[in-house]
Amino acid sequence: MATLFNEFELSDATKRSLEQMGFESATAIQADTIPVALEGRDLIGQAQTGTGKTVAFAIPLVERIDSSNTEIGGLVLTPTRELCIQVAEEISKVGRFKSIRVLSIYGGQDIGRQIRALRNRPHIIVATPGRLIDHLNRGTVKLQSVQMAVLDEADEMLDMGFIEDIEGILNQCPRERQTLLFSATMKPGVKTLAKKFMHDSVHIAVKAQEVTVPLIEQVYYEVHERQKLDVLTRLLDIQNPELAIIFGRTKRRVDELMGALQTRGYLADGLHGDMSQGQRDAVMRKFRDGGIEVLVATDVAARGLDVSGVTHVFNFDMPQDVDSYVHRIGRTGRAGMTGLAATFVTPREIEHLHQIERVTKRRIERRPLPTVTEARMGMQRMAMEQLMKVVNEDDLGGYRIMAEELLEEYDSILLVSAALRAMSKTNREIPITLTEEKPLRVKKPPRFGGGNQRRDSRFHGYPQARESRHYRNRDASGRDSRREK
Ligand SMILES: Nc1ncnc2c1ncn2[C@@H]1O[C@H](COP(=O)(O)OP(=O)(O)OP(=O)(O)O)[C@@H](O)[C@H]1O
Ligand SMILES: [Mg+2]
Repeated sequence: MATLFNEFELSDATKRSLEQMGFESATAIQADTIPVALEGRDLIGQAQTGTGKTVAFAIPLVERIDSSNTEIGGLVLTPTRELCIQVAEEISKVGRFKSIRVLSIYGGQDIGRQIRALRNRPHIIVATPGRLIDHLNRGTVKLQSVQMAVLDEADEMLDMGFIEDIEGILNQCPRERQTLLFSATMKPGVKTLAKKFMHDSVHIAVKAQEVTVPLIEQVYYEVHERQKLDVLTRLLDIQNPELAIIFGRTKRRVDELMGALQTRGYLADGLHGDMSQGQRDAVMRKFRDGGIEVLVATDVAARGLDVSGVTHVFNFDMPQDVDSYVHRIGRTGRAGMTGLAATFVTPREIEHLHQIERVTKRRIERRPLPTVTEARMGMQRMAMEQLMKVVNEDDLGGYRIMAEELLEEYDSILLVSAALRAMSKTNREIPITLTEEKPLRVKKPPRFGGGNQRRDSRFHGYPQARESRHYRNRDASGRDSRREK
């Protein structure tokens, strides 16, 4: 039985916000965690991608923060800038009728502007760790009044690349604060680590048959590296996604693939950690508004992003590990919608695919490679749909005379065929060669306990913190590093 939000002990203001957001009944993770969090308990909340974990922590935050306090009462940490912005917006919506001020603080944005915004005394800040540490070092953010701290994508945040930053940040919050951790994936090591930051916490995991969302159809294509681009564009033409995200392994790959797709006539753009924040913001805005249909991205877009209308996820390159697979494909099939996730697997990577199947306990079906003929037919169908839309919606009065003239001279079938041909894209078969990516290595680097990725604490002063982050952002392999992406 679904739990209605009205059944929770929430303020009228929050109930009103939820109503305005169009939410009536709570999702399972919301129903299970909100009452516990409202009691003030620490908790780890785990549920599949796209099941409303943000609102599960936004409600307790908004309800429990003392909004008469002029200091920061709520802190949320996220691994990426785009997620930081998105989460801040969602919390703002939930806190709207309580007049809760929420501020996002992330790298790449003018720090002076953030400092000015901080003077408005936000009740809650949502931050990426790197930029928050800059503010802590400058004394422009103080965490001594934080009542509640949330780690979104907790397993990622407590993974090696972030752990010291997180520890440093949480140590500046009062010990008696409430701490909430959320993610779709949670390794046992993370839970042990998390105990350090939490008091008597409860682990609430929504029982599910699978780690991945059943509404996502999962398929794979066995391809050679050099076939990938043609297979992708054929699939795009056949499946005609409303919005698609295509994951590439490196920044170079993303740039090249984006260029190739644009050359072949797709509305595509890219997202990765070497782009300026202005570019990143513009791309995300266009993607959310439907100004682009295909977003090509590194794993920077793998976690948390919620863009409605994403019908397809393509793993152009295999994800680095199983968790990355789960999060990447979880960009579709959200909030009860269906989606398709297609993974390209080179012959040498097939074992990785089986590993994903074993861990997720879900079979990924092999699909035959699409042919040129199927792609052409797909494109023709698209052209026909476009034509039918014009037939049904547009006022064609001004075209009639010319149409009649043409029909006197030519056969009608010939004319319609020519119209379809003119509307079909001709640039799909432009030959393009992408730089080859090496297949995924079988050996995985250890994710915990290794010494060589540790580094000096960044609580020494601003210039050093800044320099070291710059270095870490540029992973030699061209992958977006685990640092604030
Ligand atoms: N109770 C609800 N009823 C209907 N829609 C909801 C409800 N709660 C959240 N949603 C919507 O569901 C979508 C997914 O939510 P959200 O981004 O919080 O998922 P998530 O569990 O955090 O996923 P991920 O693991 O990918 O971060 C959002 O668009 C959100 O607005
Ligand atoms: Mg989320």
